[in-house]
Amino acid sequence: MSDTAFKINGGKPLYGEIVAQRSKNAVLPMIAAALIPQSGKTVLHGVPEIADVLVALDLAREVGAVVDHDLETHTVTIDASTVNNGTLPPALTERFRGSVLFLAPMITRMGHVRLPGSGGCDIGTRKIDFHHRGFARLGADVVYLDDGTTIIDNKADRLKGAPLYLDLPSHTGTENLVMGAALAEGTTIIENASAEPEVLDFCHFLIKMGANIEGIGTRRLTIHGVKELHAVEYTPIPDRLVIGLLVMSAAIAGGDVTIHQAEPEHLRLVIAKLDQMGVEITVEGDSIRVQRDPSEPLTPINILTEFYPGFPTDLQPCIAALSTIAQGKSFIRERIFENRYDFVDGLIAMGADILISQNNVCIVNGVKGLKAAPVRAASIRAGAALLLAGIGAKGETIIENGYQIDRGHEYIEKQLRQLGADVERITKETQPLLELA
Ligand SMILES: CC(=O)N[C@H]1[C@@H](OP(=O)(O)OP(=O)(O)OC[C@H]2O[C@@H](n3ccc(=O)[nH]c3=O)[C@H](O)[C@@H]2O)O[C@H](CO)[C@@H](O)[C@@H]1O
Ligand SMILES: C=C(OP(=O)(O)O)C(=O)O
Repeated sequence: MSDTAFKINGGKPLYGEIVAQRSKNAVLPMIAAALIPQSGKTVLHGVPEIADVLVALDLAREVGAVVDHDLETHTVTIDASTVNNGTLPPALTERFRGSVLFLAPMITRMGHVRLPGSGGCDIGTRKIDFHHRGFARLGADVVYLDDGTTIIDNKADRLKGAPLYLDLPSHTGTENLVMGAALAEGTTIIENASAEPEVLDFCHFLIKMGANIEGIGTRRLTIHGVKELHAVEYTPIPDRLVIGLLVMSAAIAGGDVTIHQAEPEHLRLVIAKLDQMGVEITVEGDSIRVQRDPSEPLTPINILTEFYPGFPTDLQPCIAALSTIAQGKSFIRERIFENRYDFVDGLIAMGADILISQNNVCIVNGVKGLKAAPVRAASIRAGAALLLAGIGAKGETIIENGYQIDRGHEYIEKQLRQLGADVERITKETQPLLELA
């Protein structure tokens, strides 16, 4: 058996210009929603070649859609006229969190759906009770089995609009319920909806498909149900999380890097925090330029993760990694997920001085520099944080379980090499499971 790993020879400043990939978390709900139209072809441009997208496209094929993926042009075409199966296979759903987004399209197309456990980063309990409650309020029968399977049935022709409230502004919860409400009979109001940029982009995509949604970008969405949604052509927003990683790569290694087509507005707070740390960032139109003299010390930082427009939880591991070389004590407080310090052991192996306090604050005492070490990516952003550390550390770092990095980053080694980093994808041989037993 083999596993993807990344080999980094760090400690080299980065220079150059780059256009980053488009957003995983915006394109996943679009792939799901493309299963709704009964005729026509949905065309998505700028689709990143990442593992979660490839699995989502396989799941779309599995329910009967005809999917064409042109890797050269990054274009995906989905013809959903042939969708015929509402039972989602665990071999695919358990590989990514975005599988929950197939609930709404399958209810509207098939009248029922069976979703075994969904996968994704193991960073907390990650229940989907908001989704369940929402669909029940919209008139469907929802059954949740002990093994994690969700079964939803809608006996009526359409779901029925209703007032909904989310205990937390769930990202995929909002997307799922907006999709359900878009085709429901009557009006739905979602209170405490997510305002993450990817959710806004997805709402704009649905509007292009014919949905009637008011309040986009606020915490209160009003959706007037329509009879049908049609296939459209769309390009999702740039991936602010990959852009955040590239920005911080230039910050940790030093150098002068410009990222184009970056929608800097989506990273406003991240840029402000990096500015506080002493990283020079210039925004010009849609471009972000990062400059840093690596001999100048970084200032320590306080981070509290919050729903948008707060500091994104998905960039918390990266800024924690950057803070390991700041001069002094940084405090990182993760407030969205209970188990999102899954990169800390790796950073400690690389020489970082980090303590997780009893009240779950990550306290980082800055060190002079990180050292290379063999580490393992436990999740997408844990992998990103370790990549960042490897880029900043002198010597050869190997990151195992590179699949996690590939779930969200499109050939990240090529992107970083374009900026002069020494990063390579390697294949690590692992023992066959039988021998391990
Ligand atoms: C595919 C995708 O878009 N993934 C993103 C999405 O995940 P995801 O949509 O899964 O995250 P949510 O926004 O739903 O989760 C936010 C919080 O709400 C809780 N919760 C959520 C739903 C629910 O039914 N019950 C419940 O208790 C979660 O445990 C978590 O504590 O938003 C997260 C938060 O911005 C990001 O880290 C993920 O990258
Ligand atoms: C948590 C993430 O992804 P997922 O929700 O797909 O697990 C992420 O992208 O950082």
